[in-house]
Parts: sequence; structure tokens; C-alpha cells
Amino acid sequence: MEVSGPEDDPFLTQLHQVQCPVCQQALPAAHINAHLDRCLLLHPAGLSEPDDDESLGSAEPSRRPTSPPPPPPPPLGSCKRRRLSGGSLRLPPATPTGESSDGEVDEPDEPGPPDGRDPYDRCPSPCAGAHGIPAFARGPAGSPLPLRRKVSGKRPVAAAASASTAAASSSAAVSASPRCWKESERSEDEDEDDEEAAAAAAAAAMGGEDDDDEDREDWEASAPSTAAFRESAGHLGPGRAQPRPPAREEIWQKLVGKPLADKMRPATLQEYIGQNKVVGQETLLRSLLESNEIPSLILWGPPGCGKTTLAYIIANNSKKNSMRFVTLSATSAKTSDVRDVIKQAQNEKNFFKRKTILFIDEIHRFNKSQQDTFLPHVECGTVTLIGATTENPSFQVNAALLSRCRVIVLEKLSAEAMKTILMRAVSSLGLRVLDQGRPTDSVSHGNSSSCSSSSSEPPVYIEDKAVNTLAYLCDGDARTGLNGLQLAVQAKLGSRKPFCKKTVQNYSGEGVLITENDVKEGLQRSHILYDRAGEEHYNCISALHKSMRGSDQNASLYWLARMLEGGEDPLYVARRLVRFASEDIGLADPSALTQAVAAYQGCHFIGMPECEVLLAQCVVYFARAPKSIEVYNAYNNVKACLRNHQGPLPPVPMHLRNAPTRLMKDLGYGKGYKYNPSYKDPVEQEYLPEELRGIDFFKQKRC
Ligand SMILES: Nc1ncnc2c1ncn2[C@@H]1O[C@H](COP(=O)(O)OP(=O)(O)OP(=O)(O)O)[C@@H](O)[C@H]1O
Repeated sequence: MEVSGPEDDPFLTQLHQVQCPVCQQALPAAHINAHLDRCLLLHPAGLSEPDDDESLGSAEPSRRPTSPPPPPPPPLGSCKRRRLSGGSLRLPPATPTGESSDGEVDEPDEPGPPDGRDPYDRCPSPCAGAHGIPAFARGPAGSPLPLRRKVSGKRPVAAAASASTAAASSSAAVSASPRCWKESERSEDEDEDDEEAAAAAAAAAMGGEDDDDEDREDWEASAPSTAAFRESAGHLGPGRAQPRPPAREEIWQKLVGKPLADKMRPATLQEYIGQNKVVGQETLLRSLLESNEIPSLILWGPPGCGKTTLAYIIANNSKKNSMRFVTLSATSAKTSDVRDVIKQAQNEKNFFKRKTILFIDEIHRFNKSQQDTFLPHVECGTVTLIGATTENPSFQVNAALLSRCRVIVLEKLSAEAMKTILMRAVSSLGLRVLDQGRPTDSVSHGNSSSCSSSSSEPPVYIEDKAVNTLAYLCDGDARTGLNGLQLAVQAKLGSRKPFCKKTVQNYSGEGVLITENDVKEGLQRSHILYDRAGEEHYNCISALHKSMRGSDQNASLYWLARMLEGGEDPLYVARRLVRFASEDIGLADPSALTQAVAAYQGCHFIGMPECEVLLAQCVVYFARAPKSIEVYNAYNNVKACLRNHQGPLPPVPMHLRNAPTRLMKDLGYGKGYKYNPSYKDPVEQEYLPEELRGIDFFKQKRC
């Protein structure tokens, strides 16, 4: 909350005198800004006076209250600090989005009073020291640059205000990025990132653009943020000076804090790699997004393929079009949270005609009745639902809800797409890619910045092969790939072993080299992508069954190993083998059933890992065995016959009935039955009900 002071009262404003920091002249507070403009022209070096700066700077910490009680009216002359200090400027909050506890994001607020913090305090750029008069930048040689603001035609306060606008827009840009709108995910250091970005934008606006590029780069390297990452990845477009090739410390700093995958999250469709079937040019979803017609969607795909990212991109898009975007995670949200969101959405629709998009991550974690809560509201358009799920929505999402949503199937990212994503990260970290096939001087730079010849620090390299391997090993999961890269780099930089030039042919430099092995270790593939409770469980067992049916012993072993290595229960596989023995091998090799039951019992006795070979033996036996579905088909025919029968089922013929009592015998049960062993020759006897006489379930397809 801003503290009110005498300058707020027109009478007191006239009455109170302030001292010009340039010429030291005392004059009414209301005239100080107009005076400063003139004074700066007359005394261009005036602000370099160390005493003044120092006095203002040193006064600053004590001025900043932790909790702001209204101060007593200051004595004459003391209000110069209040008037000129950055803290008294009406700056927007560092994070201009207000979010409710459920993650709702509102539009940026109007610029308001700073909430007790001076953003300039945080900026380590050269002008940050000038707390009192933040706009006074200095030239490279330390000379002040007073004319700069004259060119811009802004007074210090006005310039600072425009800086604050720049800060706001910078902050808004950051807040529009996905990592900011999810309140629950915001960490303190993210807030700091935003504030620092805002302060930097303010500093840049005040101090000019040319001189502080280098300082700004330093600052960005030491205060990593999404903005800095995106900038170094070339997102800010042409015309920006490329950052200096970063040394180990700078790279290390960039990796501190949030996971690399989060920092690299794309904010626009242009940065969204792969998934062309869904969001490529001329796809339905893209045109809907471009025309701002967002239907209710279920995004279905494996982990790390970009579901949440796509939702964030839609969020950015919808915020631009003044829609509300509310996010809930089904892992933590309760039904009451959903109701609250719906209620707010109704109010927004009724009173402000604003649409609400509700994003529910992991929607499959909501039970059916929770899903029912928003069904009518999706139906009537109160909310547009976007759900993300790794599970097959046909099983996990309420059928009624499903029919009101368009299901978008995202695929695992291809190795090429993964390579692009990884190279983007490599570039933004400032690593250089070492292509072993090329001679020394053609080492490709991950960052196209100028060469490090000017840098005293040895550079950090990553083998091209290492990036390729990572792209393949992460199995289409961008999060795994990026975080694997992060771990590899951190582990290598942490150990601080420079690489020996002999290790890489043709390279004669010094520095740190991240190799394929580092990447493999970083990826930590202790688990194979396999979800015992979900989709992958059914996919793999189906692949095993089909491979055995197709007599492909290699594929059969592969799918078996993939399940067992992924932690599947061996008894689950063994049960499937018992079924396969009858369903697919049947009477072509009746001992298959015995094999399967034996394998089941063996697994039961000895468990994993020893039982894996039992299963492997059985699987290969089955893959090689002759196949017959004769029995299986015939039995299906019988079932169909029963199901399709019209009217009451025919009675069991009397001669086939058992007659354990006298009464039953008297009633004709068992009468006329021919006991086969009593006959030397085959017995002529009917066993089917009369109306089914002559039917052959083995020949016909269906009854
Ligand atoms: N198509 C893509 N283009 C560029 N980066 C991507 C893409 N998909 C994912 N990423 C990167 O991978 C990270 C994880 O992606 P995201 O959170 O969208 O995955 P997800 O499919 O929602 O996974 P999960 O189901 O596990 O939540 C992102 O932060 C982003 O850096």
C-alpha cells in the first residue's frame, strides 16, 4: 500500500520545499519535475555528484518500511526523497495478474501502488544504485547521460513511469507465459524472477538500451528466468545483441531453480514442436485457435508429449482475447472447487459476458460423479472444458462428457522433434555442440553468439552424439529429455573435470565436455515407460498376444521383457499364457495348455526375477507352436446361437436327462437313453434339442 504524504495535498505540496538534487536549489515540491528538466540541460554533470547520490542511496534502506505505517508529515525539505524515490512512484505490482486460490487468472490490474516494495531495489544494473532518481543512467566511461531523457522528452518521473509500464508489459508477458498462471505452481523464486524481469525492463527503459546490454546480459545470466531462457533461445527476435558465450558458472546459474523442462516450456504455437497432425498448418485445431473458437477438448497422450503445454498455449491465446482461463488439477481439486469455479464462470458470463476456459490436468483422476459436476455447464457453454489425460478417455472419462468434447490425440514426440527441443535448450543454456566429424575450427556453437575468444573461461561442450542419444532414449517424453540434459550438465559441471583434448579427435581446445555417457547417466533409465495400471499395461499384453499368434518369437520375447522390466506382475502374464494355450493353439498342440499351467505354477513358486525365464520359455514355445482356433471359434458359435435364440430355450431331451429318483423315472427322465459302452458299434442317438438337429458349430460361422 502506498504511504500518503504531503505531496498528495495540493496545499501542502505548494507549501513544502524540496531541494533539487542537481543544483541544490530549494523550490516548491510541485515544481521539481519541471525544474529538473531544465536543470539537467544546464548542468549535465550535476547528477554525478557523489554526495547527492550517496545521500539518496543511503537513505533508501531506512526509508523502506517492512510494514508501512503512515509516517508523520516530513519536515521541510525531506520530502525530496519521497517525491523522487522509486518507491513513491506509482508502479504496477511486479506480477500483474491476480489469481484466486483455485488458480484462476484475472486480467492484469491497472497500474497501482507498489505493494511495499521498490522494484528498483532488486535490479543489479548500474542504475539500480540510484534509488532516489532512478532514471539517471551513465555512459560507459562513467559520465552521466542527461540528454538521453531529453531526447525521449520524458521527465525522470515520467520516464520511470514509462519504465514501469515497460516493466508491467514485460511482467505481463511473463505472466502470460504458462509458468505464471498456475498459482499453485508458482514458487517464490518465480515471483522473484518476475520482479527482476520487471525491474530490468524498468532499468532498461530508464537507462537506455545501448549501454546496459552487457550488464543486462550479466544480470540475466545470474538471475535465470523463463524470459532470459526464451531470449537466449532467440525468442525476442532479431536485433537483440546475442549474449556473451556463457562460462561454466553462468550455465550453472541458469540451471538452478526450476527444472529445465519448465523453463523451456513454449508459449506459442510457433515454438510448439512436433504434433503436426494436431496443430500443424491447416489442421482443425489450429484454425479454431486462430479464430478464437475454442471447443471443449480432451487432450490425450503419453507423459511429456505436450498436453499441458498445449493447454498453456491456448491459455495465452485466450487471455489475449480477454477470456478467463482457470486451471484445476484433478489430483488435488475437490468437488467443491469445481463448483466454485462453475459459480464464478456463471457470474462472469452473466454480468461481464466473459467466457471461461476451465483446464483440468489429469482429468482421469476425477471420479465419474466429479466429472458429472461440470457436465451440464459444458453442455450449456458456461465453461469450455480442456482436460488433459494420459489414460484412454473412453475408459476414464464419463461417456456423456466425452461426447461433448473433441478428443485430441497427441503422440509421443518423434526423435527429430526431440532433437529440436533439446537443441533449443542447448542453445539457450549456451552450450556448444561438438560435432566430432568436423575439424577443430568448425565446432558448431549451440549459441550462435560470437566466439569465446574474448572469454577467459573455458567453454562447455556437448557431443552432438549425446544430444542424438538423448533424443532417442527419452522415448518421446520431452520432460524426461530436458531434465536428463539438465542432470547431465549439472553433474558434469559439478564435478568440474575439464576434458582432455585427446578424447575428441580433431578438437584441440579445453573446457568441459558432456558426453553420451554423461547423458545416459543423467537420463537414469532405471524405469522403462510402462504403466502397470494404465493404458500401457493393456497395450503391451495385447502386443505379446498378437506376436505369439503371428509366430514371431523375437517380438514375443520383446513384449514380454518390456512388461517384466517395467514391473509387470509375472502371474498376470502367466494367466494370459494359459488363455493363449487354448484360444490360439488349442488342439493343434494340446500340451500347450499343460505348459502354460506349469509356467503359471512355476512363477507362483519362485517369483521374479527367476521366473522370467519360465515365462520366456513358454512364450517362445507358444510362438513356435502350430495354431488352431477351431475350438475357440466353435465355442463362440455356440454362444452366439444361445444369445440369438428367439423365444424360450428348447428343453433338454428326455432321454438325456438324469433320473436319480423314482418320480423322475416315472415322468420319463432318461427314458430311451442308449449307454454307449454297452454297444459294440457306434450308437445312433440324438444329443441336441430337436430344433437344433443337424447343426454344426464347427462349420458355420454364426448360428
Ligand atoms: N511439443 C513440444 N514442443 C516443445 N517443448 C515441449 C513439447 N512438449 C513438451 N515440451 C516440453 O516438455 C515439458 C513437459 O511437457 P508437458 O507438461 O506439456 O507434458 P504433458 O504431456 O502435459 O505431460 P504429463 O502428462 O506428464 O503432465 C514442457 O515443459 C516443455 O518444456
